[in-house]
Amino acid sequence: MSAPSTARPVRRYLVTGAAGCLGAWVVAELLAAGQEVVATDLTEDRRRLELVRLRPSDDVPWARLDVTDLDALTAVLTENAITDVIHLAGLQVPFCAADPPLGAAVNVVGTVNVFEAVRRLERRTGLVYASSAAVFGAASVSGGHGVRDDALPDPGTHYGVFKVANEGTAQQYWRESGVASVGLRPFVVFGVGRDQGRTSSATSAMLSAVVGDRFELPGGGPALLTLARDCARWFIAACDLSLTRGGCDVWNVPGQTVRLDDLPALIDAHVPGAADLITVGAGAPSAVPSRLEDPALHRVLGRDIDTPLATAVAETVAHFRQALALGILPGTASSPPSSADVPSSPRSTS
Ligand SMILES: O=C(O)[C@H]1O[C@H](OP(=O)(O)OP(=O)(O)OC[C@H]2O[C@@H](n3ccc(=O)[nH]c3=O)[C@H](O)[C@@H]2O)[C@H](O)[C@@H](O)[C@H]1O
Repeated sequence: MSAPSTARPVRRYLVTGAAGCLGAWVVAELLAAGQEVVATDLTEDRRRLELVRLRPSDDVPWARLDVTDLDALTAVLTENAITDVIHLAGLQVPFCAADPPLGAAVNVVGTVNVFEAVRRLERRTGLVYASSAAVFGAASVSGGHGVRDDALPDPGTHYGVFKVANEGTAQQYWRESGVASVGLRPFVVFGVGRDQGRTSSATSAMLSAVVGDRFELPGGGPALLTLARDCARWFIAACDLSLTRGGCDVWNVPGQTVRLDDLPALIDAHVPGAADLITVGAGAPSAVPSRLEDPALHRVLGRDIDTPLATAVAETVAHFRQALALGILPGTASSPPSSADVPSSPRSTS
């Protein structure tokens, strides 16, 4: 008698923001698990997905989608018989600071639209969306304690305020319409696919070491780092939970607290000489908390998803080397991050 199959039933996921870092990893992980995916984004740029998968990805079903367009969103869900939605499209902190009304249109209205489109499906649909650690300001943590899932929000940016609004939207759709969801708050995500910039300086340091460039980490203080692939796995697992648990939980994404000035030595273990290339500046500590207290995701799902930091560094460096060999490595970090490194707004070409 053959053993009972333990394979997951195949579902069809809609991923918004699939051209972004987390979106690319979520799509890659779902495909690797044999799931069906409709990747959507404002752009049709698959370079990040190709980098993450280390292979051409022209065959991945892709729809250009503007999340501010409710009718388009509703149509793509219905026409593709979507069973689960992983919502990651969003404008990042600098764009929300530069143009708060546009940031609200994408990050607030876009998320309301996702909930409304799911409500209109009138069937149980897995739903997870990206909130952010930006709902907490540095003041959220005092006395050396970590931040709890139920800590009060205290954002210090428009972006953080919009994310608080997303969490409220989820609560209202659950109470009023029974749309279940999970919201996840990533802290500092690093790894392949993360663009340059202050919050991904750990990634820039690894990339620089691989190509032999100098790099200055902006500061050496503590940060809660999560490997982008692990973060994607938490999102996929949370999507399952939204179906089985109901409700509108919002949880912090686990990671490992590390002092950034320990990074050069960690990278040097895999790229000899890296400790001489990577220096640490005297920048101010990160504005988001660097430690969690008793994260619900660990209680509910265990710790299997967490990749130990040394392993994560080794894997990231190896991945960059492979991408370099394949000629698909993005621009390198030969100069320190500056405002010029912030990519142009995803909406500037729309
Ligand atoms: O770590 C986090 O906390 C973040 O995780 C996720 O970010 P990342 O995957 O890191 O972001 P990034 O690489 O910038 O990709 C965004 C994508 O959206 C697309 N995008 C943008 C605007 C728009 O109107 N439509 C759209 O599709 C755009 O074209 C791009 O492809 C969440 O998005 C973020 O809200 C936050 O929670």
